[in-house]
Amino acid sequence: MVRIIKEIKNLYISNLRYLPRRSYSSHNDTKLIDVSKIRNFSIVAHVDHGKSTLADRLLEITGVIKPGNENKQVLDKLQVERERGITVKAVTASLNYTYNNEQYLLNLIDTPGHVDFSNEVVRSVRACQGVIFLVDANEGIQAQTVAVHSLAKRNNLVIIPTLNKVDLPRANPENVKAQLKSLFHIEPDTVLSISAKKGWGVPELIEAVISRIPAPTVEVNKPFRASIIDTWHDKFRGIMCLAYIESGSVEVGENVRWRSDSKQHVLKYLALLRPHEEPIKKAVAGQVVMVGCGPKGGGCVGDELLSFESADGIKVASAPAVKHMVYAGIFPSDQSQHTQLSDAIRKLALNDSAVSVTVDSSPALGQGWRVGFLGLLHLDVFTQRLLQEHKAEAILTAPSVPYKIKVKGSKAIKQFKGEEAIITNPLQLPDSQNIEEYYEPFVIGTIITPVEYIGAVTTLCVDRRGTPLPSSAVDDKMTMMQFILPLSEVVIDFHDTLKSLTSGFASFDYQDHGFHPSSLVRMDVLINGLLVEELTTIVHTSRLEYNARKLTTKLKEMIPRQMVQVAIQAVVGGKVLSRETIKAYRKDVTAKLYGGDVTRRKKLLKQQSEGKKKMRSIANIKIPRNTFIDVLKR
Ligand SMILES: Nc1nc2c(ncn2[C@@H]2O[C@H](COP(=O)(O)OP(=O)(O)OP(=O)(O)O)[C@@H](O)[C@H]2O)c(=O)[nH]1
Repeated sequence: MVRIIKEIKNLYISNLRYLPRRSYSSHNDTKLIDVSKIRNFSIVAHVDHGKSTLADRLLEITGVIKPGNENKQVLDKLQVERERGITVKAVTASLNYTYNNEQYLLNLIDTPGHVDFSNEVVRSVRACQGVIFLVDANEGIQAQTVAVHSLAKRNNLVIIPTLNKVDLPRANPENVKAQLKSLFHIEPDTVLSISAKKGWGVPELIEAVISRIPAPTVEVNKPFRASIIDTWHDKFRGIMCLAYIESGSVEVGENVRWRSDSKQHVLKYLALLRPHEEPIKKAVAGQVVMVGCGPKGGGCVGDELLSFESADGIKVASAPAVKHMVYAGIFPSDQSQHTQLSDAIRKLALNDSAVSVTVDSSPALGQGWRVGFLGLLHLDVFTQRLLQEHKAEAILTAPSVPYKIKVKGSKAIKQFKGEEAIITNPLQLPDSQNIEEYYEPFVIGTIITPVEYIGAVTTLCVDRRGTPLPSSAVDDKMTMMQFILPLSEVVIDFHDTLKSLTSGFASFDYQDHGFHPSSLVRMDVLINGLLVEELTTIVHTSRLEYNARKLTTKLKEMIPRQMVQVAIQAVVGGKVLSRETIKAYRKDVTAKLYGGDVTRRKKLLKQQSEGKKKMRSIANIKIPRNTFIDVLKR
């Protein structure tokens, strides 16, 4: 009896979780939602040009938050975003605004500015009809300004050019308007001027959003269809999705199905994000809403949610393809943490659809994963989020870019089905005699720099195997330079070097330029004659001698002296390119104790033996595990 009562209680408690947390909003009454009064828009800009600050002002004006200092960057919710002061995730806020006595529903999508999160921007604009194109009136056009402008153009979005930070004494709106005219042919009289910090010009900007951006063109009377633009994991409610309703309408409790599988689900959660959740009963085409079908309901970015009865035949609007720029191995710090880390990666990958995850293993680090990222900041943020949001500590191996090969007689090599293969792990590279052609990923790098640094920037890019493209003047002080560069030369430290060469004045952004034929080889590292798999790299032939010397010298510094002599060799195709030797040495951790306390002596020996467990052993040579991670960094 007691057990039955307990079970009923548990059932009641678990059902409580699924009840909406707040009362339904007035938007339940769909007569209030007139598609012609919906505006879906995004704010796009270069890093730090003020997107999140402007979003705060919009939230204040529409009454979502009260004015005040504590409301800084309300849409930057993640701990990593607040700590680093950057936006990582695109966030949505549905705002009510009354204009000319008519009520409008403004769906604002705050997007990240950094190139590593451009995938978020690409996804967000799919639900938008227009963008606020924000440019800092003090800094002027920067490299990413060029990238987001071309993204908006490519997606046929209405662009509202807006100068921000006009309150700054050094702001020069007239000059930046001239830059906009010269690079993008934007007429100066269409450009708005605001101060997101002070709130100046923001009401006029909202009016421009209403008057210049069209309402979504959707079919209200067709069957329900919504495309998923973001997903995240909720502990109690399962996968939650951000959906843009492209046709029809949907109600809580209705039967729905995913385009990708035909199983029937019940729509359990439907809410407006303001940005807090506001449960609604019904949503119609044109709206951007949160949907969820419960813990087993599924959902992923790029899929579509359909009315269960709807006839098939509508093509899935596929999610834009993600091209991973760097790959790294992720391993648990201890194999007993494998399940916990696996769970954390799965949940985080759901919220960060830009990563790709495949299973990997290493003799030194055990079972793990090979993860593809959009860049190094993306990789850094991903591991920080693993720790902060999922309490999962991970070891990360040195990042590398993906290469492509064309194999000779593809049947001879089992793992490659076709003639061409993408190599994300240098160890997968087959023997050179089986390879007909190597390809390396290239990018078009855009650099906006003051004219006095043109020489330094050119030297840097040519040194990194770059080919210059024609440059164009932004104004009489700034120029836009473009280079075709190998991604491997850009991905690690290019941005930092550029910043230090130009006293921080140049900005850099890159776009994929596909794979180019290249002269590459596999370089191995041998320790006392044995291969160390983790240290295998793919190197351009022009960099061979330099990389070999650098790698062996660094390893000599990082590997502690041992009881036996250690020979470190960098080898290509059996030929030794560089060699270093570490002389034999016996480390007596108790040497300084001169007899003394026996427990202290035991403690030191115990610490030493624990340290040894964290070592990878190759031919009796103990190598600290972080060596595999740090040595390949520049
Ligand atoms: N003086 C002044 N400062 C501003 C204004 N708008 C933003 N800022 C400041 O500029 C800095 C960057 O603003 P954010 O809103 O974080 O910029 P963001 O574009 O969202 O940055 P990311 O998310 O990293 O791309 C912050 O220190 C803001 O306080 C403005 O109108 N005037």
